[in-house]
Amino acid sequence: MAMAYLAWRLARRSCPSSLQVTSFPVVQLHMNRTAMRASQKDFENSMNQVKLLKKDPGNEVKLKLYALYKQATEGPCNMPKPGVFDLINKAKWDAWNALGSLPKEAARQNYVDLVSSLSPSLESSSQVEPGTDRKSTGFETLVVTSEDGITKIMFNRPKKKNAINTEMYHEIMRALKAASKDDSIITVLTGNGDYYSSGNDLTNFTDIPPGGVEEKAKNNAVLLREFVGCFIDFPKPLIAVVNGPAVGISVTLLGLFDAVYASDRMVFFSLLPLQATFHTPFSHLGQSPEGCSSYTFPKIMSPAKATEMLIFGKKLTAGEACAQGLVTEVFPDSTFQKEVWTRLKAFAKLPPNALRISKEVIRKREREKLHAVNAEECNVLQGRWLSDECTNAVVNFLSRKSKL
Ligand SMILES: CCCCCC/C=C/C(=O)SCCNC(=O)CCNC(=O)[C@H](O)C(C)(C)COP(=O)(O)OP(=O)(O)OC[C@H]1O[C@@H](n2cnc3c(N)ncnc32)[C@H](O)[C@@H]1OP(=O)(O)O
Repeated sequence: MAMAYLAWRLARRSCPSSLQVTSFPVVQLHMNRTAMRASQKDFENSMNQVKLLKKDPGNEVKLKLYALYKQATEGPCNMPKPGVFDLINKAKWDAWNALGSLPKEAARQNYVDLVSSLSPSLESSSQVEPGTDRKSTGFETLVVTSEDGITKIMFNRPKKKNAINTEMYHEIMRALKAASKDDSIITVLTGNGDYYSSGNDLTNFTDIPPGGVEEKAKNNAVLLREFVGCFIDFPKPLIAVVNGPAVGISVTLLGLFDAVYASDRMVFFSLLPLQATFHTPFSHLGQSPEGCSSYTFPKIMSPAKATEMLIFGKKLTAGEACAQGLVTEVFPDSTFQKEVWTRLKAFAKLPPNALRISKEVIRKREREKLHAVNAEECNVLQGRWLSDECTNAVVNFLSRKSKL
């Protein structure tokens, strides 16, 4: 256990001390279970659930998860033992090796049992601030609440990494239009689960209307233009609370927000941290920039840095995105929700007319330009969506041949 703790400290040595875990919940493994029925699908579901863990389960549990995963997928440990100074790999090797000749099926079942015993902390909506808020119904893909002068629009497809499908585009527009007219002072967008959003849902390209792919591309371009237009014209302060990795259109739109607060959240899976990132892999997908980013990003960053992101698909961490001006401020994940919502509540107490008027003064001289950029980007994209490069990229993702 001491070794695991050391490994943990080392793995996190570049993190602020406020991120470090202080409690290690004890979890009972059901090693003696006789009915071993976990299917491959159960196992995969459990692996996905692990990624949604809100609370860090502690080193001991993570090492068990790692060991069971390896045993279930590769069988008994036959790797050479890492050197004594290779603390992390040695802790992992020890945990795996300790399972001896446990059969793969039993390891799979124990993995599933262990994950299900962690279920209280799997409630990813625990990110939602407590309180008696007003909840809008009638949304399938969002949770929209209004409290303390803040309307919060939360992407709510955590199992799909909050990918934005056609329904969600429409619902976000509807929620923004309602928020622009309700009695709230500011509006916040955030994500439920481990991702802020993985961007456009790539299955949006699959349901082809009678007019064929040309009609589909045209419909998507019309939808995208209207969608981005809602952000350009949104009259109240609009703030993004970026709870995890963001991809594609969920990143580009940030250039149209008034403030962007990001968590330095690490998503842990088998002890490997996946850091919150900002990624616009348009060239990889055979596509081109949208969300007015071809105009806002070079202004926010510099033309060269914008090129790295938008053309070459360079992924930025929250800290890097902050240094480039895309993110306003980064918070340690352990205090992110508390600090950000305290700040937002204070913003929402400012005189509402002053907020709106100041936003309008800033946006006014850019609005026409932004709409023109939006129209041009959508036109270009309409052509890209019909290209082989784009088709191949989408087919590869959907047939599980590639991920970002
Ligand atoms: C009206 C049209 C307007 C178009 C506007 C133009 C917009 C452009 C963009 O936004 S470009 C960016 C598009 N996004 C991507 O290319 C991301 C694709 N996703 C991934 O690469 C990975 O899923 C990941 C890196 C985000 C996460 O990987 P991992 O942690 O391994 O999780 P899974 O891949 O297992 O994902 C879980 C589950 O979610 C589904 N999913 C995730 N992202 C998307 C997506 N963007 N589109 C469709 N589906 C997505 C994934 O398939 C899994 O589903 P499953 O459990 O297998 O059913």
